[in-house]
Amino acid sequence: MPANDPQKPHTPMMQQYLRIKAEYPATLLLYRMGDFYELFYDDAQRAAELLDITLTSRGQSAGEPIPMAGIPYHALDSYLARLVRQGESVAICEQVGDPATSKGPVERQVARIITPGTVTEEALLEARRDNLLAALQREGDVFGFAVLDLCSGRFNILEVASESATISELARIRPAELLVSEDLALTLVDSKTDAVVRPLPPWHFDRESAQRQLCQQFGTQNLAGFGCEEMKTAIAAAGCLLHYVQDTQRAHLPHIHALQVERQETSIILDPSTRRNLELEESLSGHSNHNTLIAVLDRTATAMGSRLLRRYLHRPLRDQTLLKQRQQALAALLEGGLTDILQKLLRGIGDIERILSRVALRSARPRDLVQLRQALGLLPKIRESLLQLNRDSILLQSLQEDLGPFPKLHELLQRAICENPPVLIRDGGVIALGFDSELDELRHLSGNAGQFLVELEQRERERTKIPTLKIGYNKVHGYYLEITRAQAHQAPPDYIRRQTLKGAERYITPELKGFEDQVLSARERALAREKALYEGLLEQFMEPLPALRACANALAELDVLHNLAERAKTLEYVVPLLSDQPGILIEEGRHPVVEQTLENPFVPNDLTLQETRRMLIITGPNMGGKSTYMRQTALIVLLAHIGSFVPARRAVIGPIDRIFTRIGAADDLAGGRSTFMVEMTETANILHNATQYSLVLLDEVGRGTSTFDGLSLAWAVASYLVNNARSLTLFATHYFELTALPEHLDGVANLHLTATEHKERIVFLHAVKEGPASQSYGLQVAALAGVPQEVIAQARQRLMKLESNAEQKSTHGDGAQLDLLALSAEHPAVQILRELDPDELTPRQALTKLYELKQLLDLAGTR
Ligand SMILES: Nc1ncnc2c1ncn2[C@@H]1O[C@H](COP(=O)(O)OP(=O)(O)OP(=O)(O)O)[C@@H](O)[C@H]1O
Repeated sequence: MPANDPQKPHTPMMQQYLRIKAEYPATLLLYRMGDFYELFYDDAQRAAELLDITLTSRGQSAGEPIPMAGIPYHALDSYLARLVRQGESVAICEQVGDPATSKGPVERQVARIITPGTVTEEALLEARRDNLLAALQREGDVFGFAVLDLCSGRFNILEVASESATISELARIRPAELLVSEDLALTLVDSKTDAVVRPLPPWHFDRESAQRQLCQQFGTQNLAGFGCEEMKTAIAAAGCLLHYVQDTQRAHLPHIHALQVERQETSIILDPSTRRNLELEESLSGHSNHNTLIAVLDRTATAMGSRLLRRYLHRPLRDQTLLKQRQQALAALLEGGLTDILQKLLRGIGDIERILSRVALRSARPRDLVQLRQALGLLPKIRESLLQLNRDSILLQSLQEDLGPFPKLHELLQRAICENPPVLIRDGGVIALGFDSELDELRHLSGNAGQFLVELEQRERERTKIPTLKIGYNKVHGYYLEITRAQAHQAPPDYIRRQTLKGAERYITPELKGFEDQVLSARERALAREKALYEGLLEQFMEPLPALRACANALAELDVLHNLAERAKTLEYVVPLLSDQPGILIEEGRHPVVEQTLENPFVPNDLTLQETRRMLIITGPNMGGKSTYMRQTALIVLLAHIGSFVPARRAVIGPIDRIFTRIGAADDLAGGRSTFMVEMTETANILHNATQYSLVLLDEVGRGTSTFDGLSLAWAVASYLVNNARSLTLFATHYFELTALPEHLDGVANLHLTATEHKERIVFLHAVKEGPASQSYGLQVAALAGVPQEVIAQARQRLMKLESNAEQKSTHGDGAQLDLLALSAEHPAVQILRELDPDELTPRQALTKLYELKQLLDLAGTR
């Protein structure tokens, strides 16, 4: 902050700056100074760091130099993009007064505030990703979300009943900016989101004013029509969010005209680790989208279609009626032969969803309107190609009905906007010739100036007999007649001297002055007229805006359906049968992503999960394909629940409420949790929430701790899932002991991934077979990975020794199936008994010990 020497007051300009800045303490203030936006003091330092621009100083104020950094006004967009991408909010302060008539500094005002969650400018947005602003409020056990996509007007609310559900939703929504009440535990959100978190005073979440403000925005008496009256917490969040947007946009928001209620139970819930593990949009190896489901699936023609597809993937639906409608639409598109025509037409549509929002916010640029014009022109053709398709698809029919067309608006844009307008309306040249006679006249006046000047120059040369006389123009003196000094004495008396240069004199005449006034004012008036016409044009889109938005939504949906149909055909997917009986049956299922990356053919595999076969214990060598098999099951289920076809020969899929995964081990160093802690937290979440409709994928549970602990835990977790949760579970493990589970529990079966040895090298067959694996091939895989031969040889010797020990023990043992002790020391229960001195125990201690021993046995599942 500026040092403030009371002896030396700030300059008037700095007083103005500081007054405005005080209203935006947490926002970078870009202060317009002529052709530059300047930042001062701390803002200057921050911007210099973030943008890598020079930090200098601008004079002094209050006896101290003023640190300053500046950016040229015409490069604003690119600097803004960089600032917003780095999570900054920026207030743009423009000159609103007239410098010519101002006493003291020109009046300035903040014209708009750009924050990461409220950006709508094309240049600042990622085309294929939603940019969302969310607000989160907690009241007791209820967490209320409000989520706004300002670039489309979509405004959703949602309530969930636990912290873990809140974290799941945050991972799904992935807001760019999150508003929370200052008193809401920030620990909950801070580490769980990449969003810029903005704590606000609690009164921003006041329920009553929220209700009032929302009704005012939507023009309704109450919120009953949106079916959300009971969602008090989410409404409080929505009110806060709306207020924030109004404050930052400083414009009407006519495209925000309704609230949509989302209910968690209508979708398949994916917790954050599942979203990560299934590599929907980002691969586990980094932030790229290589080898992700979206990379395989997204061939959409429009960015809005691509965004919708991502929303589908992140929120698979449970409503089978809707899913079947999508399947029907895909079938109709496939039946129609999937001509390229529709794809090409859709490609011409562009991102009209975002364009319409900019129209609503009146910030649409001329080229937005050109794109809109093109899109409107394509609508009749798109409708026509839909009409030729199978009429059985209810969905395609209803989409078709939303596609306008809008002939009047199309015609209006054709008449109003010229063929290739400039980027900005600022310098004119946007409105087409013939649209407005007044504009045409003004343009004619300024446009013909050149000709007039040529003629005047000619005339004056003849009159004065000075052949070198010429007409020129500069900003300060306007138009002038120039004569060399040597001939200046020949200037006629009506020439009025304006400027004396080294070798020449410059004059004006009443005629030239009159012309100048007319031309300059015509130019200014033409520009003003053009701006007014442009605004009037935008205004004409306000009334049909809801219908246009419905049209944009329909086009996005059509794009997604067409894309899914094309993918189904190209990638040979089949329509899954959605059943109301719990269970999953897949014949010749494939992993949609892995099959694309392989050079060799992918080996398809079957799967049956049902009430009598709820858990499959999957064994097999490392690299055998266990994870692939498990993930492909989840991905097939997920694809089926966005309405897509699936990579299989046949699939029957019953109702699914959640997909859980506990795959791979990753330290959560930022969250301060070890690998094992992460693993157990995720496992606990599964055990608490899995139901008979949940699909659970467990990979190597218990690996992060000692063999006994890990094995005991894995056994107990499996028992719990089979007996209590009764969920559909795939359990991959290297604990061979777990293959004994089917003999202890109903509903469990063994599967294994096959491999064979050829010339001492392992060959993976990747085929799934019933029963446990016979061998683990750990050493062969290690050899394959390049572990030195001598280490492998030593390991082989050690293994033989261990195996022969184990064999001896089991022949001497009682024949129990699960020999926990096979590979090393004795059972911990025996160890405890050995160390126990019964004479030392009170009866009470003895009883406690007995319980402890029993528990140990139960945990391991032994008799
Ligand atoms: N069905 C299949 N057809 C062809 N190749 C496959 C198949 N399944 C897996 N693979 C190949 O095998 C590789 C290893 O698969 P995966 O990671 O599933 O093995 P894994 O058994 O889970 O290994 P680990 O136990 O080490 O985690 C995959 O990257 C893929 O290249």
